[in-house]
Amino acid sequence: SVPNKLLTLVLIHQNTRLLLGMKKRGFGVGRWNGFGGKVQPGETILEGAERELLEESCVRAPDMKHIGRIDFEFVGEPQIMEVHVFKATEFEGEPAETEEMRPQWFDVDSIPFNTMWPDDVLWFPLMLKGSKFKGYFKFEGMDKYLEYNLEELDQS
Ligand SMILES: CCc1c(NC)nc(N)nc1N1CCCCC1
Repeated sequence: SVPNKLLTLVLIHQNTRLLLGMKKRGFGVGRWNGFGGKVQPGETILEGAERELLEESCVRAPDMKHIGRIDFEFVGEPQIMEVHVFKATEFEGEPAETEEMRPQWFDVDSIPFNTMWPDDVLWFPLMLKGSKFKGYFKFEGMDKYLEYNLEELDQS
């Protein structure tokens, strides 16, 4: 009976490199992740993704495409976190550190999964190969999921 919490996550994937940010404070602090956050009232999910990317990394990515949705349940919390994942290949500006994030490029073969959210190792391969996907994870605390499902969606 509680509406989902809308969130965004933007990955910039250029050839063999992926832009991630080290979260410096708040939810997910100390983990590498894409750029994103809450969708604000009055903005679309895409506008929220664009805004968060700019705020957190100082770059714009006009070609970002919606590639997936992952719903996260946390045991004991009624509100599902509905994360809309976007991917871009081109960007404008120079990635720069902000109060929220310290950006860094990673080779796609050396993604630091051991300092990321534990779900990432499961769906990043789908993101990297250009699939569209839908997922669900039930987390107990910040470090463990009890169950999940992930499905690749038909592009046709
Ligand atoms: C929902 C938490 C989460 C998560 N697993 C639990 N995994 C990744 N990669 N990102 C997450 N978000 C991305 C949106 C902003 C909040 C953190």
